[in-house]
Amino acid sequence: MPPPAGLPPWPTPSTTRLTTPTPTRPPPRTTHVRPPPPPPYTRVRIPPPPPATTPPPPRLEPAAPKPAAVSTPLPPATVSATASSSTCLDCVHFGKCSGCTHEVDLDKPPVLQEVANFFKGHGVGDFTFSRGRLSQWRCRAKLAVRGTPENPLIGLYQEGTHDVIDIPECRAHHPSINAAVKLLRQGITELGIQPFDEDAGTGELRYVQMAVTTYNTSIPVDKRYEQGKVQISLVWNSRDERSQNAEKLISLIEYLWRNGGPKSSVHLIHSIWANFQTSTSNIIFGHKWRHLKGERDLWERYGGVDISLDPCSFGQANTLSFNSLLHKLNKYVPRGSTVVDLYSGAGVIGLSVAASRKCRSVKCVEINKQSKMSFETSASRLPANLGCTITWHNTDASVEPVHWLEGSSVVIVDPPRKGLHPSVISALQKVALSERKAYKAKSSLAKVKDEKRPWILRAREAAVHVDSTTTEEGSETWPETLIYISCGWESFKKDCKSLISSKAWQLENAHAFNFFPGTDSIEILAIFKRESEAGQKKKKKAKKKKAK
Ligand SMILES: C[S@@+](CC[C@H](N)C(=O)[O-])C[C@H]1O[C@@H](n2cnc3c(N)ncnc32)[C@H](O)[C@@H]1O
Repeated sequence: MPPPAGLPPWPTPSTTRLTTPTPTRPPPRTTHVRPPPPPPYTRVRIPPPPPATTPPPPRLEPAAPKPAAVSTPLPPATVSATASSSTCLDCVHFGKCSGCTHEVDLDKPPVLQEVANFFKGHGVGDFTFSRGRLSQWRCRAKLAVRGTPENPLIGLYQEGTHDVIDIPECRAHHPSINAAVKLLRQGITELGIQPFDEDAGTGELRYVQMAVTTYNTSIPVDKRYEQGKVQISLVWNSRDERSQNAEKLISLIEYLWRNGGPKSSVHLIHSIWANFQTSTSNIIFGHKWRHLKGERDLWERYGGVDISLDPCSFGQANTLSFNSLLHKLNKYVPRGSTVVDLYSGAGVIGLSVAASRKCRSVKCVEINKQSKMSFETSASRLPANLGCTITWHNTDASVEPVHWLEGSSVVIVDPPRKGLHPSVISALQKVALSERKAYKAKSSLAKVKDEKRPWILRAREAAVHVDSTTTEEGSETWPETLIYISCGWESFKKDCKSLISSKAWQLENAHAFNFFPGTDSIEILAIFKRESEAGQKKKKKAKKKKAK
């Protein structure tokens, strides 16, 4: 598929075709039982502080959220020349830090064999796996800040404990994240900032989120990744910036900006935000955000469009791999489609698909209202005259999901790690079968004016409309294509079986992406076709064979 007019060419993803699944090694350390990573919500919950018998806390950064492979030319590593070719982790923190579970064969996550077998068993002939970049791939990290001002610890929990392990030389982090963490550590010590004490609920700095932008048009493309700049969000233990200890926050921000901002010798910081959180719960972020230094918008290039993500919006950790996935995904959207993007976050996938100029409409549906601003900002940079109506709706996709399926020829789902809500699966099964006639009778689009259901009215009020140049989709249209993006292999298998066994959908294509090298998580892109259509194709093929 050519890129949208006026946009640079799609980068070529590095893809390995797996015809015969390659044997993978088992995880080298079997003594570690890793809890599943939390779902990739903006807020990540950490389990309650732990007597020794309680289960271990999950990673701070969702280990299985959504990133993909390599879409822009693989940039050279800055720390080690062999960083992207070696398949070994070679990290001094391995074993203590809970981030990585595997040290060798990072290009073959252990689950890959099972994944390849699963798709082969379901008749998928073109399964591919994109290995992506194996080190320095993480462009987003949420890290706990503990310890003392003299010896701050900035990192993840040690397996099975609430002890934070310092990870200054993390091999997964983008090098700019490690550099910013180093500077933060110095600032904490020099200014006597008190790291958070979980048991007492005291201290000043609780967490830090680091998000890297690798998109800077003023430097050559091949230098952009390595010269990524960091948006730092400091989670401060106070109600707001007027609280008693706020002066220390301002001092810390000034320190970071002076030593890492645009006027410093090492310009590595893009911007600084503060988040205020006093809750004793495990939720990392509070509701109050303040932008304090640098540019407000953190732009990144995803799937051929400029996307700005606020720190409170969900963002993929593996920028390069996510781009690979978007590149592949776009090929499966037929021309003239009406698309609904469920679990859309800030609408990155929906906007990327809209920019392909193949769609008549794109509806994004997301529960986190804080993603609205990011959607609006990103949408403002879309090329003009796309000929596509794009909307973003703040609502729970699991409540009467058929409302969103109606009028859409393509459904894209990208749920959190636990998979699709049962109500979404049920709606997908029913609209693909004759039962959709029953839905048609209740057609909500046909009764737009008479709509009384409060959740739909609320979603409508909160909606954002972009480029409304086309006519409303007809309620006669029902999904023919289902594009499922998954970061949870176990839940995907379950959902996939439900969809297939109901004879509603046929699995046609599948691709896996190494979003989290060093872990056993994998990102899946699966394409389903409505059974009736797929069945017809098969029959045609069989007829042709007979005729020969
Ligand atoms: C894995 S993220 C995907 C986000 C987006 N597709 C992206 O790649 O940036 C899952 C998203 O689903 C949203 N979500 C979770 N439960 C939801 C629900 N019941 N209805 C709508 N969105 C939901 C989360 O807030 C999150 O933004």
